[in-house]
Order: sequence, then C-alpha cells, then structure tokens
Amino acid sequence: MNELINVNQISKNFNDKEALKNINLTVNRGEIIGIVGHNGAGKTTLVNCMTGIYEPDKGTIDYIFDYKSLYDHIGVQMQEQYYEWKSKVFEVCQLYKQITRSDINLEEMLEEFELTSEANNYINQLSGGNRQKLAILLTLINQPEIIFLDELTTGLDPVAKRKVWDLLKDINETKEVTIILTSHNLDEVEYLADRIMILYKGEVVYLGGMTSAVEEYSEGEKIIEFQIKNELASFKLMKYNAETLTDGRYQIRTKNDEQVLKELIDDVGIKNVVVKSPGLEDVFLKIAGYRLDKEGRIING
Ligand SMILES: Nc1ncnc2c1ncn2[C@@H]1O[C@H](COP(=O)(O)OP(=O)(O)OP(=O)(O)O)[C@@H](O)[C@H]1O
Repeated sequence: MNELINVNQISKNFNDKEALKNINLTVNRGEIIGIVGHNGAGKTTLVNCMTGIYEPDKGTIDYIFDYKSLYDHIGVQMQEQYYEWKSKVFEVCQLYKQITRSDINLEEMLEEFELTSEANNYINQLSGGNRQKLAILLTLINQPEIIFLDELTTGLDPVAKRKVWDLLKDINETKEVTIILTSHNLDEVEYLADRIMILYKGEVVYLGGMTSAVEEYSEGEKIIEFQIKNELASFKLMKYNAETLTDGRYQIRTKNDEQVLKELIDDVGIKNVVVKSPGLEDVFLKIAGYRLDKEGRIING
C-alpha cells in the first residue's frame, strides 16, 4: 500500500504537560483511520501535528507530498464557529473554491451531497445533518488526497448520523480519499474505520484492525445476557458473578460460554438469551480502566 504520511516517534509538550509521547503512525492511501481516546488523550494535538498546525517537540512527520504545499493535499474540517454564520451555502462553497484555486464543479458536488436544494439557504438554517454534510463537502473542495474530520456526528440523530457515515464511505470508495477521524462515538469508528488508534494519556495503547482489537483485549471472553424464568432462582447466579442490568436482565462475562450457558439453561432456567462478543466500547473501557454500571454509566473499574 502507498504511504501518505509517516509519523515517527513524535512527542508534544505544553509547558510541562506531555500531550503526546512517542507516537508512530503510517497513514496508507485509501484507508480510514479512527482516533479515539478519553478527553485530553491527545487526539486533537496529534491531528494538529499532522496538519502542520503544531510542530512536534521531538520526532518527525514525513509526507509523500511536498510539505510546502501541504494544504493542496489535505482537507481539514473547520470548526463551525469559523464559518460566516449568516452566509449562504453556495457563497461559502464558492469562497472555498476561490481560496483553494480549485476547478471543482460545485453544482455537481452539491448534487452529490444532496444539498442542491439548500444552495441558497443560510447556513444557520440548515439541519445538523446537512451542516455536517456541508462541513465534509468543504474539506473536499481542494480535491485533497486526505481529509481530517473531528467529532463529525456529535449531536446528530441516528438517521442523520447514518447518512453522514454512508456519505463518508462513499467518498472513501469512489473518490479514493483517505480519511482520518477523531471521535468519541465508538459506533462510528467501528462502522467506518479500517484501523483504530486508541490513545491513552498521550500514548498509543492500540493501533490496528477492529477485530483484532476486540480479540486481543477480550481474550476470548463472551457476554451472555438473559432473563430468568423464575426470580426465586436468582440466588443461583451468585457463583457466576452476574451483573444486574435494567429490565430484569442479567449479564455474565465468561471465557467458558458454552458450559455456562448449558448450566444456566439446565440449573437456573433462563429466557430471552443473547450471547455476544465484546464490542469496541468494551475494549476501549477496559484499556482505559473503566467499566459500565447497570445504567450504562462509566465507573472506574
Ligand atoms: N494549546 C494548548 N495549550 C496547553 N495545553 C494544551 C493545548 N492543547 C492541548 N493541551 C493539553 O494537551 C492534552 C491533550 O489535549 P487534546 O486536545 O489533544 O486532547 P483530545 O484527546 O483531543 O481531547 P478532547 O476529546 O477533550 O477533545 C490535554 O491535557 C490538553 O489540556
């Protein structure tokens, strides 16, 4: 695969705070990389280093293209506050086109993004989903090889979120644009990314495929969720360390799922059973040393 960016052992400090420590990352052409981590983990700092906004204190970043023309090759999602809030959609697109001296056909692009009917509307009148689609469109006006997106779907409803995700997949596949996105939304990363980087206190704790992340950190563990037919039998669950969920459901984590399931069916009496593998959220929480309580709130593990 073709390497676009090589991040070699970079570190970045703010005063005496180490925001990034010895980060390595090779970005290959055509891939989608999701960068996740707790608040303050260093996601934005890493993106800012890769997009030339910050200079690393240690290490180097090599680009396949000439660094002097970096902004001809990358697209960076602007924070909403940078737009002229009361501008019309088409005007902002045109401005971006002029600034980047692009020869892109804006009408075609708006059509592709299903934003044609919004072209003469003010940005502050757009729905959240359309505003995010516009943000993506703007990153693509200079026809970049790689785009950087930050917290793309925060606050969007599930349908709008899904539309934005599908748009991104389409851009990645048809335009062969490489995508780096930071997100707190693990479903988003799980759906979109080919590789995931998990940052924890400025260090990379995982970099690789999604399936191997789950395999590596779940160590063959399975999650069994169920209700019991007769609540009086609930004392029998004590030996399994079962957690109580909402809605009268229980959860057991085990590496011996077949045996435990058989015992639950034969000895306890269970119904509405779901057996699942841990997901990215479980992995993420485990790496960061957290777990969820029965209402799904994060607590220290
Ligand atoms: N310009 C700055 N000046 C001082 N400290 C900074 C600066 N930018 C980031 N930091 C610090 O560096 C660390 C990493 O911050 P960064 O914004 O990269 O984290 P993040 O993972 O993007 O967090 P969030 O999810 O909250 O956006 C934090 O401790 C933050 O306070």
